[in-house]
Parts: sequence; C-alpha cells; structure tokens
Amino acid sequence: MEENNENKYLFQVNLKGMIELLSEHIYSAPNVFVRELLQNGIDANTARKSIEENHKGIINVYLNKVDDTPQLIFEDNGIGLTEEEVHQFLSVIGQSSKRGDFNEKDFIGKFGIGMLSCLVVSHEIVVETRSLLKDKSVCWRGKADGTYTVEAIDNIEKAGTRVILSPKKEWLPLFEKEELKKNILQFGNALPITINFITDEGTEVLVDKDPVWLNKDSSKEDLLEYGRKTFNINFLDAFYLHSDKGQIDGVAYIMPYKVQFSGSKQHKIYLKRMYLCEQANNLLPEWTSFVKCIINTNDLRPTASRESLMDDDVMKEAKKELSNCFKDYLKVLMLNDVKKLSEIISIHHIFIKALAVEDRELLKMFIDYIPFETNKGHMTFLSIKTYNDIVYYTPSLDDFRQIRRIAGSQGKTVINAAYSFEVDLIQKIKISFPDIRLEKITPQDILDTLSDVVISDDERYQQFEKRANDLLKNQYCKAQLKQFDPIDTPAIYVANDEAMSNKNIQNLSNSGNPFAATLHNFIKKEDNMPTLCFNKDNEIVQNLIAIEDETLFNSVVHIMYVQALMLGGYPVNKKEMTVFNDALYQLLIMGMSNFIGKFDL
Ligand SMILES: Nc1ncnc2c1ncn2[C@@H]1O[C@H](COP(=O)(O)OP(=O)(O)OP(=O)(O)O)[C@@H](O)[C@H]1O
Repeated sequence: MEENNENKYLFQVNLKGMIELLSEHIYSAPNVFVRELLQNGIDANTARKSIEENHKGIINVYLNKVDDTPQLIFEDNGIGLTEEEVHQFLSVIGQSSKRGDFNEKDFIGKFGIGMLSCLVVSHEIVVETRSLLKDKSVCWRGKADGTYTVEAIDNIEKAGTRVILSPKKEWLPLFEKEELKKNILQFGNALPITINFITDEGTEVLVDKDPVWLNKDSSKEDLLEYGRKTFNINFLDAFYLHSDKGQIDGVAYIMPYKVQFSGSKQHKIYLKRMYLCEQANNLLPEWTSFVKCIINTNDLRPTASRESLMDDDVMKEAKKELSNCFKDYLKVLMLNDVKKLSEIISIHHIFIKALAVEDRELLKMFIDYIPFETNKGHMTFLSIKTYNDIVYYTPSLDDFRQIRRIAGSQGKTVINAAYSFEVDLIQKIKISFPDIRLEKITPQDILDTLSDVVISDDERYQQFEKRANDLLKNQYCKAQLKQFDPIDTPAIYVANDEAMSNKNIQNLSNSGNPFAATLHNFIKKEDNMPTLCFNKDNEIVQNLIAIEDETLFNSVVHIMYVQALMLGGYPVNKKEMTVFNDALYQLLIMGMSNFIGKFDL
C-alpha cells in the first residue's frame, strides 16, 4: 500500500519544556552539567582510542573572566565532531553517536540528552570542535529557545572539542572556583584521564592517577586513609570487593560503631569510573549496612537520570558475587585475625546474625562468637550453650520483658529473639546443631510453672483472691495467688498476645469509641484476661492478705498492679495511672494521719 504523506507531520519538541523537565524531574541538582561535560570529554577520548590505541586523553577546565562575568570552558582532546555530526548529534535531542557504535558498551553516555543540562545553568552552549577525521573546525551555538547556528572557524589546531558556557545570573555560585573544583572532583575523581583546572591563579592538576581503591597494590593503611578522608570516619578495617558480573571493583569499609539495621546506607557508587550515586539498595544485601562501600561498575546499566542503577538480572548476579566477598573476608579473618573478627562481631552482631541465616558454613564458624541478649545479660552463644542444657527463646520483646526476671529465678536462660532474623537464626541453629536444645517460651508457660496455692485450704486465701479479683476486674485483669521465686517479687503481670489484645479492645470500647459494639465482637475468649499473680510467700502480700480496711487494701493492690505492669515493661494507660495516683494519695493521707497532733504534745 502506498504511503500517504499529506497528513503526516513531525512532532515538535518544546525545548524550554524539555529543560524544565530535565532540571526539575530528571536530574536532581543543577551541578550535573559538570558530570555531563566530563562524561562527554571521556567518551570522546574513548572513541579516539579505538582509532589511536596509545592516545593519552586530557580534559582542561578553564575558568575565565569575560567582561567581569565567569566563562567556563571544558576542553578535551577526544575524537571531535565533523559538521555533519554536529547537525546529527548535537542538534537533535535524544540522538547519540554512542548508541549503535561497535564499542557502545565502553561509553558512559547513551541517551543523547546530557548536553541539555548545560542549558539549565547557561544562556547558550557554544561548542567549538575539530574532528580527528577531517581538517575543518566548526562552531555550534545552541540556545534554550531551540535555535542553533553552525559556522566554520579556524582557531582549533588539533582534534578535540571545547564547550563554552556563560552562566545565568541565578547559577553564578556554581561557577565560583572552589564550588567548581568541588564538583569536578565529586564526579570525576576516579576518571582514567588527566583533568587540569586552569584559572588566573595557575594550573592545578585535579586528577591524574588511579584512585587507591581501584589499585589492587594499595596498602591497608592507604585504603583506610582514603576511607577516612572520603567519609570522615576512622574505619575498623577495609577489604576489596570484586564481581565478574557487572564488572565491579571496589572496597568495603567496616564501620567502627553500631549502626541501625534499617538506617540509610550511604556509599559511593561509580559507573565507568564516573561518580553516580550514594545508594546501592539492590546491589548490596540488607545485612551489609555495617560497611560503607566505594565501588565502580563497568557493566551495570544506569537509569536515564544517571543517578541510580537499573535492577536487572546482571545486578542480581552481581549481588551474589558481592555477598560472597563479604563472606570470604569474614572467613579469612577467622583464620588470620580472630581478635578483629571478635571486635567486628561484638559491634555488628545484628548484621552478622542476618548473614549467618543465609550461610550455613558461616553459621557453623561464627555461632560461638555471636552475642545474644538474654535474661542474664549479653552472652556469646558459646557461654549460653556451655552453662545450659536447655536454652529458651522468645520471639517477642514484650514477652521477653515479662519473662526475664522470673525465668532467671527458675534458673532458665532466655534469649531475646525479637528481630525476625533472630528467630530464623535459631531455627537454623536447631537444624545445624541438633544436640543443642532450643525451646520457645511464652509468659503462659512461665505462668504454668508457678506453683498453685490451694486456696480452698484457707478461707483467708479465698477471701483475698475474691477481693483482689473484684477490684482488678475494673482494670480487665484477673488475680491469682501463687508461689514463686524470687520471694522479694510481690506480684507479676502475665499476659499473652490474645489477653493483651482483649485488654486493648476492652479499653477502646470503654472510651466511648463509636465502634465499641463492633470492637467487642473481636474479644474471642472472654476469660483470656491478663493475670496479676501475687506471691503468697512475699512479706507484703502476707500483710496484704491480713488487711481488713477496704481503702488500704484497694490502695496497696492498685499500687502493686501498676508496679507489676511497669516491671514487665507494659504501657500504663490513663485509667491505670489515675488509680495509681489515687492509691498513693490515700496511702500518704493514711500514713500522715498517724502522726498528726503528736508534735503538739
Ligand atoms: N566533547 C565532545 N566530543 C565529541 N562529541 C561530543 C562531545 N560532546 C557531545 N558530543 C556529541 O554530542 C552527542 C550528544 O551529547 P549528549 O551529552 O547530549 O548525550 P550523550 O552523551 O550521547 O548521552 P547521555 O544523555 O546519556 O549523556 C554525543 O552523543 C556526541 O556525539
């Protein structure tokens, strides 16, 4: 079928809109023009090297003053552009000479939009260029209104390109010497090229050799010194990272202090040795947060904003290889420097635990050194298993708080396994070390081990339980008389998850919540309430049993109730706080009434 060209039109691009899109949505900061210009200089040299293998690339950055305003020139001795190429690549947005080229993968750029970032900060872009392949030079001028001019010039003697920018007034600070230097170094410090910075004060060589972190012969001291200068942290140790997948090389630095498991991770990620971003979320596993990394990838793909890496299959493979570098480092440390390993484990045990869940070999090697929080303080697994035939654990911090005191008095060692991966770790330990008995324990289990008091034997005990129950039911709590150690603990509050949730629902429905009736249906077993266990052998409890005075009895029970809540680490709600304060007030009045008038005698 013949094509009908009559009603066929070309899309028009609104350049002003494109620049706004770039500056406000695609690139996060206006200083990225420095990155884009350095990148074009590097790519032009890469292209030239495919023709002249031994060519030595240079980028000169000139900061001049013209009529009292700064003029910035990025000059490279790369392949340059012919007049046709200027029309084809510089003047068409989205057109790039780097796509489809036989050495496409060696270039950093590919989208054909980077140059536009200069129009965010400069009125126009002037490109003076001479191609290695032609003896003619041209000057291209592009403006934000979408117009450009091209003219022949004769002031360029050798192949290469000069990009000249004149800053917009609002972006003048970016063209100040120190700011510019900082940005060139931020993006370009690892580039495999010489970068000279030339101002009226002279020439400063900013970059001219490989960074220490990419040099496999660097000493540990050099690596640590580099890390200290880059992150302002005195790291504990450093080790190399490498992955064939993604062609990744770099260094991981171990933090000298504890870090949050879910804290923000700031690394330095380079793509083809150009600084890219701080985050490497999908490249490094979650448990690597105890290090800061400086890494370069030659083969992972950037997003169009060039501010993060694409999460693709290569990245998944690279992640595995990098994980192995961490594991290998720790295994070697186990053989060569146990002292350092113990130091790392004692500071970063959370991460080492998460890692050990993934790796059975590491689990077996490290488990003895890993500390756990127990009811007897922090203990390594070695001492836990040495002194206990059965080790208990609780997967909930609330349960642990409740259980820890009473379990200790029963000679039990309980591990607080509140992080989800700690429970996983315990399951893995069970599989890898079937001889070690690890058992889950709940507050209910502890409650079941407290000895019952046969209240029917003594009317006073029956009376006591009834009085305490009548009083505490207003707090959604049962009272029971038990016998347990330690004897100096008058009462403990025991509640499993269901009992706690019943209590919360009860509280909500009592506080005038409009869904009260509906909420009430959520209370499953009516009788599953928290329990306040009074210790029959405790001295205060024995006195309490004998108290007849209603006000005094109620006050003491309320105070013991709130104290037990606090001891177990439970929240104390407004109603509970009120009964506690009232009880204290009553006791004060009663206490003082014994003395009133005595001084007058
Ligand atoms: N210094 C230079 N030397 C030679 N050619 C250049 C130079 N700067 C730009 N070019 C040409 O202009 C084209 C467009 O450059 P631009 O920076 O907009 O995009 P890119 O580098 O191709 O891709 P990206 O948007 O990913 O950076 C390049 O593909 C290249 O052909």
